[in-house]
Amino acid sequence: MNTPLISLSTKNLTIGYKHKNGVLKILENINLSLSQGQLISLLGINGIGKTTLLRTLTGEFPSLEGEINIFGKTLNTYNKTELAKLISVVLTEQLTAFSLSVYDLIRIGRTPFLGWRTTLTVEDEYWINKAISYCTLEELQNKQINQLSDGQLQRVLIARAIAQNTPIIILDEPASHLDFHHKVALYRILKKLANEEKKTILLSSHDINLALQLSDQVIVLKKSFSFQGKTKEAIKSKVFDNFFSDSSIQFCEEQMRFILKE
Ligand SMILES: Nc1ncnc2c1ncn2[C@@H]1O[C@H](COP(=O)(O)OP(=O)(O)OP(=O)(O)O)[C@@H](O)[C@H]1O
Repeated sequence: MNTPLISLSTKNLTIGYKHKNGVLKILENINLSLSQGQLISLLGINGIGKTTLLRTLTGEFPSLEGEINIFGKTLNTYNKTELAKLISVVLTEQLTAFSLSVYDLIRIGRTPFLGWRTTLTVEDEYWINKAISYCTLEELQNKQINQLSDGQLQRVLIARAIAQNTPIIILDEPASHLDFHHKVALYRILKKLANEEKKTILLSSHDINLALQLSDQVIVLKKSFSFQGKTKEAIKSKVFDNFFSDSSIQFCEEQMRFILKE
């Protein structure tokens, strides 16, 4: 069996913020190794550092210490265009003010490949149409994005990332505005994309029960350590015990989910 290619890894990474009056370390010693073909969910309580980590991995925030490697090369050896061909990013706060059609927003995903060209190639169109069909946006493609619901816009932004056709896709809480049906559908789309198109997909999520059922791996961030592994290994290692400070929310191993104990 071929060993899957490592797309993104970190070594003793420290994330946080540099301000005029000092450095604020959020998490230290993060060691991750993300492979091709995997859907990986990043889990952790509010304020633990998920967004900070994702934005550091994409190069938006500088790391405080340690290394980030993309396909074996240090992150900061890539320029912006090179990085945009390797990582697509779907973040939480987004543009609704623009007057742009759904199709045109998805088309923006092709920008790193267009260079000075204004016309689309067959390959550009293939990926735009694939993204539209993956996210079932056929009926919305001519609508203006400022006329979409939050959930619809979230699907369009995911489609833009799919159209970008990068080997790594990073999404910050992509399911936050979606109803349960669309959350499940989104997870299935991302899993199919990861497994069939051999993408590395890392998404942060508060839908832990769903993430445990549908991800190939999970990363669990806690104050003192971070865990990465298959969902069953995470459960076995008791990483979800005392996960929430409220002791009435307990993890049930048999059911692979959190339950309320009154
Ligand atoms: N610009 C900033 N400067 C200093 N501290 C910040 C900054 N942005 C976020 N933080 C702090 O960093 C910590 C981690 O925040 P982050 O947004 O990464 O957490 P999160 O796990 O994504 O949270 P949530 O689940 O609530 O979205 C929090 O304590 C937050 O207050």
